[in-house]
Amino acid sequence: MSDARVDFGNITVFSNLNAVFPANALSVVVGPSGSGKSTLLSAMSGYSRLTAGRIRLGDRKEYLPDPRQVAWVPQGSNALAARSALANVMIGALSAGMTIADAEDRARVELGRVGLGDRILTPARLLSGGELQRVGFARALAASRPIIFADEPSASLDLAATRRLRGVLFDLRSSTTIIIATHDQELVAAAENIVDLRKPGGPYVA
Ligand SMILES: Nc1ncnc2c1ncn2[C@@H]1O[C@H](COP(=O)(O)OP(=O)(O)OP(=O)(O)O)[C@@H](O)[C@H]1O
Repeated sequence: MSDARVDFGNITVFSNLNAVFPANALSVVVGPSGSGKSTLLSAMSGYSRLTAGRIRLGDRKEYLPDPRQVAWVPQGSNALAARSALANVMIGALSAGMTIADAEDRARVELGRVGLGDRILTPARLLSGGELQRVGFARALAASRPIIFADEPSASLDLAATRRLRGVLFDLRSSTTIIIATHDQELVAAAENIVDLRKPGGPYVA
């Protein structure tokens, strides 16, 4: 692959990145604050662009973002505040073409999976930061996309919720390409591939 780079004006966030993300595996992108983790995920998910170079994903010579293939879990939350956890997660399932009845069933399953089975009808505005983060993850799961990008998905979670998330990732990783930006050693320990943006001398793939 050719070296990937992202510039904002005359500032280079990262360069010389030679990363390959295996298909159907859990990859984590690590590095200090400001090293470009979110920027890399954003470029891979198609929200922004690489300034130069290519990213490899699976066997493809060049990975080109396709929104139909991707579910995105943002840093923080973008839930609809007045709508229930269920309604927010149903958005993911509906985006996959499910009927309303199937989308509701699927949303209930995914909320249970992330430990929110007892918060299904609670409006998002009454949920805690960690609960909202899990709603965002459940919505991505409900969308049934082959690739999930998640930006710091455990940032607001306690240890128990993080371990539950790790279990979900563990279950998913043989059937879904998961790429996570994280500082969390619990999630790093579960990864099959580590892309480290902090190595002296430039990024590398562990
Ligand atoms: N749209 C933009 N325009 C200009 N600079 C930007 C833009 N987006 C990000 N940056 C800068 O790029 C650098 C990398 O930001 P990024 O959010 O990717 O880092 P990060 O590794 O994800 O950090 P954190 O761990 O704090 O979330 C930062 O210095 C940030 O200020």
